Amino acid sequence: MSRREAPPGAEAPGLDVRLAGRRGGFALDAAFTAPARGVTALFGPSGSGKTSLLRSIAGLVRLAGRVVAGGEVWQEGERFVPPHRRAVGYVFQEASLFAHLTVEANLVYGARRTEGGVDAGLRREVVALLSLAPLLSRSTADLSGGERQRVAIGRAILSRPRLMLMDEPLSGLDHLAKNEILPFLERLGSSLDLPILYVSHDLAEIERLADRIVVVEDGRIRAAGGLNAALTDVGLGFVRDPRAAAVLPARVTAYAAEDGLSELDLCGQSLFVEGIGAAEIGIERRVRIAASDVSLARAPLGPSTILNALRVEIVAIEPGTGAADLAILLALEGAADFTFVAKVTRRSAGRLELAVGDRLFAQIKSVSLATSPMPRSR
Ligand SMILES: Nc1ncnc2c1ncn2[C@@H]1O[C@H](COP(=O)(O)OP(=O)(O)OP(=O)(O)O)[C@@H](O)[C@H]1O
Repeated sequence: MSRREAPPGAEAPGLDVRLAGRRGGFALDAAFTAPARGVTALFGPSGSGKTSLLRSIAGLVRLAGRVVAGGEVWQEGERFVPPHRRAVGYVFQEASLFAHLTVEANLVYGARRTEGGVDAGLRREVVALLSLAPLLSRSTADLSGGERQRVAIGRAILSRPRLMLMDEPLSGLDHLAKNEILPFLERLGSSLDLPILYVSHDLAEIERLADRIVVVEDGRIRAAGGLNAALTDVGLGFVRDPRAAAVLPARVTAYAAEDGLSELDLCGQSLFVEGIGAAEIGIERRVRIAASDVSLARAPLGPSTILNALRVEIVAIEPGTGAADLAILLALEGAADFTFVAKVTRRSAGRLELAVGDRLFAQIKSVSLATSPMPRSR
């Protein structure tokens, strides 16, 4: 398989897709790129073509176009590398493990068939990354749903793919199992040196895992780019969702052991958050700010239990979810790219006579802020 060199000064995308064709009555016409590492979410309504797109990238469905992954041309013009020759780690909704083999044998199954066999160092890393050591000698028959998915993900990584395709890997799991496996998926995004395409219906999952998003609608790409730019793009409509949120990068600058609060630098302003230890000082994390947890004030905080008051400017005022609320799009003072949303009632907005361009204080309770590790594609 041919390797392509990136032009000088430009980092080649980890995945370059341009595919078009029909599946029965359904037309797909999609072009997007994903960076060489990090999680790119494919998001869209049921039936919009996300799975068809993944299957076409893997070569399981043949559409016309071009697919280049990790520098290898898998499809272009007449060239079509068959699916078994594409180094894809594919993780499905349901982990299909071999029932007659142990976890260990399942893990190395795919790797045995690759050139060079099982990479012992990578095997150790995967076992540590996914905390699989206690499971290795177990039969797969009595694993929980979350454990099965961890084994399936480990097996996919051990096959040394150039690309991971994950098709709603959490959708078959209950709430508890989802929460158990999400931290492992967060680590994947920051540990693996390959693009991960992650299909999900669940925006909350995407907010924790992805740093880029491709919005699929009716077989076409509606938008593609950075996660927060999409979440706060008023044209895409996420800001009107009742659970609207923004995800911004912030660096941990201090940790107070006496009360367990960490201080983060959010583009020059301080944010206090719980749940991050001293070990993370100096490290960048992503902070999720839910629109319903943000209130607005004209003046700096007086005596209040709220610790965070960010200086912001109103960028747009949009209709909210219902008749009584508005979505106020805000940018951090001096940082037009650092946008987030406040959901307020029309009554409050009227009382404060809010207007685009106003400079205000956005108040956010520390206990409502959640942070997660930063993927490495930035
Ligand atoms: N083999 C096929 N023949 C004909 N139509 C197909 C075929 N496979 C998929 N489709 C149609 O293509 C459309 C997109 O399906 P696809 O499974 O890719 O959507 P999706 O976005 O992944 O949906 P979901 O989120 O529900 O899994 C659907 O209308 C589906 O019925």
